[in-house]
Amino acid sequence: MIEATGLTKRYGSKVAVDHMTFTVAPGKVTGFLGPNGAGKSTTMRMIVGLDRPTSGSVTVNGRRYAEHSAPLHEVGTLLDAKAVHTGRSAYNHLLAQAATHGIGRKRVQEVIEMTGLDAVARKRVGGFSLGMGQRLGIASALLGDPQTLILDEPVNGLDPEGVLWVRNLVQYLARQGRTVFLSSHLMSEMAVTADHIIVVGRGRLIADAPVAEIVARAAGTTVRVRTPQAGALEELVRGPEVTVTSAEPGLIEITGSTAPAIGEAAAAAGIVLHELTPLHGSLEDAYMQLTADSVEYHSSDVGQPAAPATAPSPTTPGATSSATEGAVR
Ligand SMILES: Nc1ncnc2c1ncn2[C@@H]1O[C@H](COP(=O)(O)OP(=O)(O)OP(=O)(O)O)[C@@H](O)[C@H]1O
Repeated sequence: MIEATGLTKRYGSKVAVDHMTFTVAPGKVTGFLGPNGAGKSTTMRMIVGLDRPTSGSVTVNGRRYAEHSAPLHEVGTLLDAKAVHTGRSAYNHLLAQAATHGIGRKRVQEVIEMTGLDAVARKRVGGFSLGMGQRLGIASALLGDPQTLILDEPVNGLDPEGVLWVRNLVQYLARQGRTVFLSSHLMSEMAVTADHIIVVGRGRLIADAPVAEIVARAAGTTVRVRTPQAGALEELVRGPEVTVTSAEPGLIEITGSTAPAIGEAAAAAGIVLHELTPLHGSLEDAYMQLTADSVEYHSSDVGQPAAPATAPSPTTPGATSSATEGAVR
């Protein structure tokens, strides 16, 4: 369980995380979403004591990270897959970590097998591909068999088989009653992996709800109806709260009503329906709506005329953090 209360981090005048209060509960996969620069990594770093909150607090399994005597058994983290000693083999990297907690070679071998690294475990980490590095980061996170897992972009660089493996793994860990908190920019993947979503923008909490609720809330209620009596049905259902659009003859989309209400009204009026389908939005649609006002780094549309000199260019922020990676700031 992760509990943040009024969690705030300022870097000079920049408020990276702004009074965030949330709970990441056990037994679920909780996705952490937000535009570039929204404060996700900073939040995760504060959870494990790599950044010091300016104010507020965050605990893992009831205590601040630094108060755990054997933190690897409490929290497994993947924050930066590249933060490894490149001259060491994967096996030795894990063995060195294991030694800090009296974890034996057997467990090291187990996590190597779990993460599919057997064939490369004795090779230098410096020669690893991005995906292999991610697998090693996940192996480190699992080493202490922790109750809580925090994974920052775990599927970054993984091939489709690897993405599916991470999905199955995190869902399996959550089903065992563990707390799983992961960030990703891949909405389609998050939609099928997470049970619960926390969305942040410009350091603030925007949404904290089950995935289905977030999608339903944003999608509203639109129902697609195919009928040879479209005009009559439109007359029947139209009202102050109900709008009707038509994409083609005999096909209408009704927003602001429900499929049962439309079906019953049609039946009562003797209107024949050939299709009555509630339309569900995607997590991506919901996310775009939620974060529309929070996107700090806008890209120009492909195919648009050149942007004026004052327009922001597609920018990848965040390069600031690497130099001090690993230090408490
Ligand atoms: N060490 C630092 N010094 C100054 N500003 C920082 C530092 N670390 C992060 N920031 C700023 O804090 C804000 C939040 O950054 P953070 O890396 O937490 O965002 P993020 O949501 O993880 O973004 P991304 O999706 O791009 O990884 C950004 O504006 C970032 O530039």
